[in-house]
Amino acid sequence: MALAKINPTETTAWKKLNDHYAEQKKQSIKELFQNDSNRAAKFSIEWEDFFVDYSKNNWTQETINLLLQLAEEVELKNAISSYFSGEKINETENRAVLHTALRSFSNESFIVDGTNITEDIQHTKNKMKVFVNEVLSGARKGYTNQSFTTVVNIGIGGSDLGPAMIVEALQFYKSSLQTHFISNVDGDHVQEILKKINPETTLFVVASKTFTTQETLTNAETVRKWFLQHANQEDVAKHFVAVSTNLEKVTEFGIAPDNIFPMWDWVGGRFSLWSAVGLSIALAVGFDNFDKLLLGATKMDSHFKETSFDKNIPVLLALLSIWHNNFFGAETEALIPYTQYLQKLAPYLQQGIMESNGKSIARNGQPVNYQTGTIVWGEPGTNSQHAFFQLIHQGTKLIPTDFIGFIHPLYGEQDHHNKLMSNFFAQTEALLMGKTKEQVIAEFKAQGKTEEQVKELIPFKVFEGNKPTNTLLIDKLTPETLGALVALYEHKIFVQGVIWNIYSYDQWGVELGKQLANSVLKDIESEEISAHDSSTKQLIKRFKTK
Ligand SMILES: O=P(O)(O)OC[C@H]1O[C@H](O)[C@H](O)[C@@H](O)[C@@H]1O
Repeated sequence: MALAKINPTETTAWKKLNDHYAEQKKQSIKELFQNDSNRAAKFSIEWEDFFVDYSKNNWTQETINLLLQLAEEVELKNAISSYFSGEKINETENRAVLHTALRSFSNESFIVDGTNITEDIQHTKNKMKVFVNEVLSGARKGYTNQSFTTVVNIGIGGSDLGPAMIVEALQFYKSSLQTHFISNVDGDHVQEILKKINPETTLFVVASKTFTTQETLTNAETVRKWFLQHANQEDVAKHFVAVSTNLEKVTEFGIAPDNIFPMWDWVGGRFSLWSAVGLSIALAVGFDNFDKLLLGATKMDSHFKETSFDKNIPVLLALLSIWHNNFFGAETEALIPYTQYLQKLAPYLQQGIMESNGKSIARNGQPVNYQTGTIVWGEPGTNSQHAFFQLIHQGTKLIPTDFIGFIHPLYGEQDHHNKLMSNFFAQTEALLMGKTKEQVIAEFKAQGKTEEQVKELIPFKVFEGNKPTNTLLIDKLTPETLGALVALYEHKIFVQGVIWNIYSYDQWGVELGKQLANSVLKDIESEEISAHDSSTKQLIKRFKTK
């Protein structure tokens, strides 16, 4: 069944939510806590190694009920079945969206266009496993008969961000291989990486779903040329492997058919780390850990599919985000992991969230008359506290923030961890409670400030508080919990796309950029400059002549 085409603002729930918002905004989150001593327990969910506390937000059970009614009116339940059963919910590209099948450990078969993809998935996973084990055990060798020490992933967007984020996050579980990522078509960066590696012991994974992406092909070509300065043509087969749907183009590039790891149209680039695009991950942390990552994700899939919406983590977080975005008018959301390992989580989710839901055309082809896709950004705490937290605390913008932290550190550095996590808890409390005028005065008095000084400084020192946060407190950063965390955000994206009545799985906006860059490249490389606006023409001219 195709996704319903329902304008969310025309539902009964939306209208009620508008009225409810007018009342709800008069209350502060602090007051909600004062009125209900049980609020924290009521508004939190324990699931596996996750504890998700969403109580520090300006919503009540009534809000949640109305949002659940909204989910019902836009037929979220049917949409979830369509998503998991492989219906072509990516309608503008006529494709299924089945990254969840990649991590399914059940015996269920998935059929896409008459093909049993379960067998394809298993076959590719086995191929990855054999390959990874051969590389890690040293059985597979380079052209000078040495074992591999280094992997370089060459890809961009979904063929880079997922693997780069996970490899960084799971460093603690690292195999013996060093990993580098080349994504930007910035030749200087390519050279910086080449300086660090030895062609005799480096394996190159060229990852590109389409194998037509300019950046990846240019980078792969440059790296191959560099490699051939050291080795012979027949050595390429030992050092270059590819992950792609486009077997023809990969073969044209010169990669041996045996070295191709397939992927499929029904996996979106930004959801592809679970496919063979995860080959660099499996090489970096070992195949078993890659499998555990998939296991964590599939557990979250089951939670999402099977749990009633009022206790369903991705559904509730998506509804809350709609509440903030469409009623409170929040434009951005921050993601603050309290671990340096997750420093690439925000850039990774920026693609997932903003490429998916950055759409302004509804599923009926008409422009939407409401806000869609949130802007997401973030950096690990505590660093971010010393950078942009001032604006979250005292700026004019409302920025709902997800705090992600872990109970146990990986190396047992308890002293550090206590300090790290005391900041984690203190920030959400401060954002909620703020600091009242009375507290400020008492503080000043204790410091022996004069009445005059106190008066002048009060407005600057008062914190309004009332800033919404979620806390995701997870037992420990492991491949499994990380897989579940990523899947949680993937499903949040899905739910929001369903409610906003947009297609979340295409990315025509990015395609346009690719075409335009090609036309400018022609102008740069030829004598003539074709028609452009006068500013662009002036800039290209300066670039060519200076
Ligand atoms: O994997 P590729 O085909 O090279 O595509 C890489 C990236 O290209 C574009 O930026 C798309 O918008 C992304 O979704 C995709 O991940």
